Amino acid sequence: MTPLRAIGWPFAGPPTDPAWAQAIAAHPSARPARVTEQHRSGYVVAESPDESYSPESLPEWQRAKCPPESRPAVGDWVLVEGEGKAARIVALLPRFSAIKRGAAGEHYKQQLIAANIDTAFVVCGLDADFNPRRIERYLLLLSGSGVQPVVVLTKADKDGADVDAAMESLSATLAQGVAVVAVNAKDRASVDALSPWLGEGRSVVLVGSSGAGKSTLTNTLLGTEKMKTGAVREGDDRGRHTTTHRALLAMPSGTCLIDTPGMRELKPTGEEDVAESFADIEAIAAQCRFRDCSHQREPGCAVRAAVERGDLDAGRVANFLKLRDEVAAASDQLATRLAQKADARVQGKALNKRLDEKYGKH
Ligand SMILES: Nc1nc2c(ncn2[C@@H]2O[C@H](COP(=O)(O)OP(=O)(O)OP(=O)(O)O)[C@@H](O)[C@H]2O)c(=O)[nH]1
Ligand SMILES: [Zn+2]
Repeated sequence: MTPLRAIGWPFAGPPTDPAWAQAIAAHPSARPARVTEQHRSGYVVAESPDESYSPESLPEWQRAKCPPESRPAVGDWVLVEGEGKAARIVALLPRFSAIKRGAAGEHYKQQLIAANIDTAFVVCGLDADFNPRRIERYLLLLSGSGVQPVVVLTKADKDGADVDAAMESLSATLAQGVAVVAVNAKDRASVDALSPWLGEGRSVVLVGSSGAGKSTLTNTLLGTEKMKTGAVREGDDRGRHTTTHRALLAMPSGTCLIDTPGMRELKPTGEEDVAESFADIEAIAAQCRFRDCSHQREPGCAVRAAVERGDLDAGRVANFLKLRDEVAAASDQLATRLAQKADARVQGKALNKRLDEKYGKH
């Protein structure tokens, strides 16, 4: 396996994707590298699992006006020219998947957390950490990203871990075709159950709350102690936050594991398709008396009736309503932000026109 392949290069031979082949042909003296870190001042890239460096980046990526999706993120492939201090990124290769999240603040923004990921292991412990609602939230955030989600339930070996009950509470998720695998993250043989998603040249991320077992699983998958695991605080089973950097880790299976702390905060971007993520509920909602039924108090609500019959899980429905509102709010913010931007552009143009009229074209 080539060093590039070990960090997730998606092709066994020459690039079969025409857009990639074209970009590479346009820069004959450049070589591919993968972004491992993104900083305010620039990027760190790698061409092998063991070495990384900071090439000069394209000046347009530093501009505030540059939309976040147009600049590289962790996991992106770029083309680099020159060696040592003269190394510079000359192009960003097209991405085939992108995990985004909404970042609230004074200005609404979207953040690109990771690019070119094949599989996201949504890690959740079968202990006090177990929360189907949080899993649904992760799945919604991953919907439309191009990344395949796989739910990994850790701590299956622990006393009190009830795999059957967990599977039952995730039945709607399973029915959507999402794989759910229960493992002991400390045990090599048990973690082998994840091998269908660990082929050569593939890239995976682990997401999940603190203490879920991400570092433990990472160490077992790598066969080494690359990640420090959090010491569990007395009483609450939650590990400390020990993941401090972003990195590409090459696994013996030939899969590249991308460590991104960015998935801790789970804010929707406003672009998620709630109807698709909760297709089971949407299908029943088609039978509500009112087309715009909010499934709260309306008469003839098929969703509430299904909950009463036991056909729909009340917790899942409540989570659907909550996430639907969150996505709608984020989507409004996104629309406002885009309108403001368009407005600023129009005003800028109008001002230039007035100045041109007053002082003549220069
Ligand atoms: N018995 C058992 N313990 C586990 C398993 N997975 C994780 N643990 C324990 O749970 C604790 C937390 O695991 P970590 O791997 O540190 O969790 P994390 O998700 O990396 O946490 P952060 O680094 O805070 O995000 C550690 O004490 C692990 O040993 C498992 O499958 N079985
Ligand atoms: Zn309804």
